[in-house]
Amino acid sequence: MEQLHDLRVSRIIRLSSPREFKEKLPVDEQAAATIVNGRREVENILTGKDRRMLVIVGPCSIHDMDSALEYARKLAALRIELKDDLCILMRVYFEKPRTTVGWKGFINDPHLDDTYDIEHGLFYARKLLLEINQMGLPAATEFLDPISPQYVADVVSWAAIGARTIESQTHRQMASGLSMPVGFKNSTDGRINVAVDAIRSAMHPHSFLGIDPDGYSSVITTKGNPFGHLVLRGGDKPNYDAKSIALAESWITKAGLEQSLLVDCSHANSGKKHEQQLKVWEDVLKQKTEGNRSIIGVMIESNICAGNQPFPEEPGKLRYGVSITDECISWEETERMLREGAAVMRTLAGKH
Ligand SMILES: O=C[C@H](O)[C@H](O)COP(=O)(O)O
Ligand SMILES: C=C(OP(=O)(O)O)C(=O)O
Repeated sequence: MEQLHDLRVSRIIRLSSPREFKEKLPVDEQAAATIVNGRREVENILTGKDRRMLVIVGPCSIHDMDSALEYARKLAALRIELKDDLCILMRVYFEKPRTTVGWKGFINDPHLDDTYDIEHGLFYARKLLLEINQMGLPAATEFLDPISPQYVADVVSWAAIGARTIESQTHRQMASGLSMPVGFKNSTDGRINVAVDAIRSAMHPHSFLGIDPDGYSSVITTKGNPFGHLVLRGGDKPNYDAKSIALAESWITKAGLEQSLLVDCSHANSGKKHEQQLKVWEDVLKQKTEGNRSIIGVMIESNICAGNQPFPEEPGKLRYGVSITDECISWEETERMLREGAAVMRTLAGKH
């Protein structure tokens, strides 16, 4: 008989199980306290118990452990300095959804050379997340592959479902079982209703196919995630201005959800130009000053150095601290922007 299966599969490599990874890289008490506290802070901001602004800030993608750790050390200090007015989490993104094809992130191809050493990628992703949490800095990430949360979700305090996967049932089901609050991006063409549908779907329990801690395929039954919220990232046009925010609020009201949303200063809100993130940030601060209550936080793409660089032909030729995916603002600009935001939030807190 002719071969009927795996006609287009060239290789299958078995990975260590999530349990094996967790045994090699366990969560210590210090990291656990950061994770629990980070999740609680975000939950309290989402429900209005904490009036500080949530700031998810960091590189578009992680590709180099040293520069990620240097960035995290700087951000951990800034988190403490601005803690009365801002709740800062680091963007630690290991999975990149692509419009067509391209590097899919550190977990998928950690050596940046098409060798797809996913065992290495998962191990060092988990190790970096642990080290960042040990600094007292909670981490935020996007979950793209439905299996990766089993390996790293325990060390993440905020998660995103991206614009390209927002309509996927697989991702909505996954979000319904995640232990942290989940931000749902509007679609790449700007539709908000699909993100609101995703929030509503993820609030419910689901049963679906997944893997258990030993890597066996299993039926996963979830409880539903009550902390889903909208992230406005722009679409065919930006959607951070007051008129767009009012439109998003009306979708949220129609769905009977909490009026809490995040503005992504990057992606289609910045036209992927790093200098434009400041314009979005200033607009958000203006809206807050004018009394807006629904914007509870922002996302900013930032790295040690500004801009980006082409994906390297030779990984050894990379410029240190520069993004290999979307453009980022520099560390100096990040400090300036966040200090300015903290001052605005402090003034507002004084008025209430
Ligand atoms: O955040 C990164 C990118 O915007 C996203 O992964 C899509 O990138 P691409 O359009 O270059 O594939
Ligand atoms: C890919 C990302 O965003 P979006 O899904 O909004 O394009 C991202 O935040 O890295």
